[in-house]
Amino acid sequence: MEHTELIKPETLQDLIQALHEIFESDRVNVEEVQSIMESYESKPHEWMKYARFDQYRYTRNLVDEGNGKFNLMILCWGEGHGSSIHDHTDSHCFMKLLQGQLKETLFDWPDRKLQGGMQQKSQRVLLENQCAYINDSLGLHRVENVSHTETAVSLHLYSPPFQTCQTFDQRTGHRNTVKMTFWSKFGERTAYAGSVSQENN
Ligand SMILES: N[C@@H](CS(=O)O)C(=O)O
Ligand SMILES: [Fe+2]
Repeated sequence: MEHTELIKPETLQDLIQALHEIFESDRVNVEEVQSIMESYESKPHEWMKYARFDQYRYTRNLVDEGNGKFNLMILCWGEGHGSSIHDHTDSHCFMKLLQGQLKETLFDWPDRKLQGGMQQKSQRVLLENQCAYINDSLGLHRVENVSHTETAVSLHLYSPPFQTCQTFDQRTGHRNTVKMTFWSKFGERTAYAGSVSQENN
């Protein structure tokens, strides 16, 4: 297998450049992406322009479109903000903590026939600079900033990019397809899109 040299990216720009090089290849080496994302040491001044918070729920802020191969985005989690239980539309999902902590709860896919509740499989707390990975074959997750006093900021890479996902009701296992939107793109607030009823958060 072709192997890109792993050099610690000193800046967010270096990381983005390295990710572009890695994703030129058609095969994604999950460990390589995870370790390069983890090796970048978060420096708030480098990502501050993308970190825009909303009072009510977590925001998704597009940083880079990865030549069509991936979307890189910064998610901003206010105190107590969390996602619903959701899938990742058959994409790879990398999630790196830039600031604060996030709790990730994993779930199995609910059985469509057994209309029961969903049991959590495992739970972990992600700390600053750690990078987690999930895809649909590993299961579903819910992500929460459980802190009442600290915000959290995370950097997510999705490959290939996707615009919808499925959310799940923990009590019934029922699912809904929802559209995912960006609060800002490349540091600029996105134009108001009308309906905000169908979100993941
Ligand atoms: N996958 C979610 C964020 S998270 O809860 O992993 C999203 O892209 O909005
Ligand atoms: Fe997710």
